[in-house]
Amino acid sequence: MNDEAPHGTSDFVVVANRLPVDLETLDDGTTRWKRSPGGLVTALEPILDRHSGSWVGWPGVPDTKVEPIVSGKLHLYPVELSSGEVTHYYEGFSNATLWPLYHDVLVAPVFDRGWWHTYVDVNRHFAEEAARTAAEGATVWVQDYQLQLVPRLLREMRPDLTIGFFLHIPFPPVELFMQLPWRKEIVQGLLGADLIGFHLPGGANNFLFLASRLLGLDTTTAGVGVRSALGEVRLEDRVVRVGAFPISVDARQLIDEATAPAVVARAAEIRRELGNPRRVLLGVDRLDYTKGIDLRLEALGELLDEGRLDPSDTVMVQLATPSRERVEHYVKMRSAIEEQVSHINGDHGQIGKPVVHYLYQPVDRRELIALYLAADVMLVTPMRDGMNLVAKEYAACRTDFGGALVLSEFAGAAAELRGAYLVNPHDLDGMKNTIIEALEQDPDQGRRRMTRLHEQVVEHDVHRWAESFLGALSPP
Ligand SMILES: O=P(O)(O)OC[C@H]1O[C@H](O[C@H]2O[C@H](CO)[C@@H](O)[C@H](O)[C@H]2O)[C@H](O)[C@@H](O)[C@@H]1O
Ligand SMILES: Nc1ccn([C@@H]2O[C@H](COP(=O)(O)OP(=O)(O)O)[C@@H](O)[C@H]2O)c(=O)n1
Repeated sequence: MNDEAPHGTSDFVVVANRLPVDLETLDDGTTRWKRSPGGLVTALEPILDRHSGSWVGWPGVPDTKVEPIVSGKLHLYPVELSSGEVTHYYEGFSNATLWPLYHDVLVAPVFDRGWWHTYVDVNRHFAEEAARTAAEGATVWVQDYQLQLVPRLLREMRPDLTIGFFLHIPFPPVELFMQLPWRKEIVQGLLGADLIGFHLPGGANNFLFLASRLLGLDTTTAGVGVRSALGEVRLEDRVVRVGAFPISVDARQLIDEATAPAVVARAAEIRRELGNPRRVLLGVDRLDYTKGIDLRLEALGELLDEGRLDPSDTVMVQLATPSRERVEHYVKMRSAIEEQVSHINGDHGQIGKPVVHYLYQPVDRRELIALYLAADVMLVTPMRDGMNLVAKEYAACRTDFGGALVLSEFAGAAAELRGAYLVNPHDLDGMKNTIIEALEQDPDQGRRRMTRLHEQVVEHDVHRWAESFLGALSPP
């Protein structure tokens, strides 16, 4: 990963806030690369493994110049961000303004003019790097809310390019979006693309309505379908298409990993290490206030308090990947969740037998897959989530058709994963009853549900997602 890659020759360029790898500085001052967190990287990595191409992104640490990297067929072009830019563009405007605004205002978005100016500047840096990297007539695929101005900036710099944009998080209804002081600039930024993709038709329709209402543009009014019936925004000199393309996982790869004898053996060993409980519940999330970790712990605590779950034979494992650790609401959420875990273990644990095993650390991928295999019930209970790949990974890995998925209606994945036990995570009693229903499901009915989930994810995998988006971007 150290040969210098040439610039301006890539026919296919992905532009995302993060590179697929993060540079980590160890205690002794040396550095190493580790996998970047989050579902965007999980989804795009297998795509770029298949299509040779370039990836423009931030290496995850401030004030560090990193030379371009060649990794197999993939060329990585690092964008350097100063610590001030990380504070204002990434932690500020991206994750304390846009993230809460686009996730139903679960916490109040902060509208800070300084952050906005840095967001504009950083989007320009990314657009410049993409313009330097792309070959004449190349396809450039811009990713996510951190880079919504890039399509327009890039079109101004390089009108020869075909530009796609995909939003990985929900696109809010017009009533919420209109709070944003820079709402016109964001919509105009996105309209620099030839095709704008959302996970679900709802987001695409929200965007079309907004383009008409806010900018008075001529748009289609018929609803957008899933991978079909694209909407249009008709500009003076061109048409921007708008569609819904639900993202997914590399199901074949997950099946290979989940059926490897070492992983299957590790799943059995995990259950032994947990004390051979009758039931294992699992939660896997970035530690984010959107994910509803607090709500599921509250449900678990009440079920134990009421004697509906027996702490001597029930264990919950909660993996929480550290995320955005300097953003205020993430700091508060971490303390609140850790207090809940202590509370449950204080009330119901025994020496050497906590009820909740909580890990606030990244976990190796094979260990994660073994945990999916070891879990009787997977709890995915976000208050709002663009898609949620954890739910799809669980379904892909369960080639034994065992286990059960409890899934929030407010995760994008709920639109497709109809074999799940769907819950409204705000309805605590409903969620408690559903967790019990999933734990006590009839084995045949459970297998039928999991078969349906597994087949859905195998048929609609991440390659189908990329092919449907890129096929619509550049029709034959
Ligand atoms: O880069 P971070 O700030 O550490 O955050 C990690 C990623 O989180 C978000 O992921 C979203 O994309 C997933 C794949 O489409 C989707 O399943 C999930 O619902 C989303 O939350 C974010 O959108 C990414 O940009 C971040 O890299
Ligand atoms: N300890 C963990 C936890 C999650 N993950 C991965 O992180 C990704 C989370 O994606 P997601 O779509 O559910 O949610 P976001 O974190 O992208 O919002 C999944 O691909 C998980 O497998 C991981 O690699 N290690």
